[in-house]
Amino acid sequence: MLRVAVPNKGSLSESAGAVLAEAGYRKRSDPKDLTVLDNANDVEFFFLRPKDIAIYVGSGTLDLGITGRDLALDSGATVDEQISMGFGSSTFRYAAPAGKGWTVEELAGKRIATSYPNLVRADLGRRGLDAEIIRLDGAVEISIQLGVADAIADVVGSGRTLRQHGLAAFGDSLCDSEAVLISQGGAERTKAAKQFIARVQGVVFGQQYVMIDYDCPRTLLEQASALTPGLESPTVAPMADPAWVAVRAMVPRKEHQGLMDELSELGAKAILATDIRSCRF
Ligand SMILES: Nc1ncnc2c1ncn2[C@@H]1O[C@H](COP(=O)(O)OP(=O)(O)OP(=O)(O)O)[C@@H](O)[C@H]1O
Ligand SMILES: O=P(O)(O)OC[C@H]1O[C@H](OP(=O)(O)OP(=O)(O)O)[C@H](O)[C@@H]1O
Ligand SMILES: [Mg+2]
Repeated sequence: MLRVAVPNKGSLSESAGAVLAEAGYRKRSDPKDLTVLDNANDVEFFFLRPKDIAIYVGSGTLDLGITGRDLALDSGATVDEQISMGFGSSTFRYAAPAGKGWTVEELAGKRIATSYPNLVRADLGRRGLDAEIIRLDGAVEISIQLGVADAIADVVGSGRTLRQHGLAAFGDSLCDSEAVLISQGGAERTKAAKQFIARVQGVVFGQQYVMIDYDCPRTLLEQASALTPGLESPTVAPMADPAWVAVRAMVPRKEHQGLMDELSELGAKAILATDIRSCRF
């Protein structure tokens, strides 16, 4: 039976659960459950703290896991990323009271509060800087005003928490993160793992695209196809009226409204966009 780790709470938990449910796996009936046995799919799910997941997967105790790239990096576990899951996007930044124009070099000899001590230590090491790391479990942004740190290193999503506490990020991102499906580093993928990865990939990929259908005058087919090339090439089917063809192609979700405008301007009719719930390639 395949053993898979899923975040039990925090920012990644809900989206991870939604992707797995869409991929056909059994849902948790109670948010406090720590395991779910999905006999129909021969998978056992373990609901763990996202911070611990890379440790279990890296040691081979569990076969696969969903966690954040930043957390996996900080854990020091050796894991391979199988899929970028398209949610939980964040950067990991140094920050300090706004208005002073800090540089990373000025962190030397200072106190830096963080929940990701290994990620910060590695970055300081690469830069040849020595600083005191204050390890906190969360709510790191408050630590400067409470007097325990001079600067912080933390996850930035929208940037709202930094602004609320009068802080400004400085220096490059230490890690551009998102939710990832990981396996043990260098481990051979079993048939069961490959199937699980394909199902999850199918849902994640489906979410990033929409299917566009439209009716197109034959004379405009070349121009229309250039707008909607699809993955291989668009599907073109004859219509009862020989002057027209029906065209179908996958397009990136982010671009689909603009493409629909362009197709309409070109002369296409009955332009439809539909969600793709899952796919295989
Ligand atoms: N505001 C955010 N926007 C985007 N991603 C975020 C945000 N906060 C956290 N993350 C990402 O979510 C992952 C796990 O963080 P999360 O905060 O859920 O864990 P945690 O701090 O251990 O749990 P909790 O906050 O419940 O104590 C990390 O990969 C992080 O980059
Ligand atoms: O840039 P923003 O969109 O404001 O998000 C960033 C905040 O979100 C996370 O905190 P979380 O809610 O996980 O609380 P925690 O600090 O207790 O982990 C992260 O640690 C930041 O504090
Ligand atoms: Mg958190």
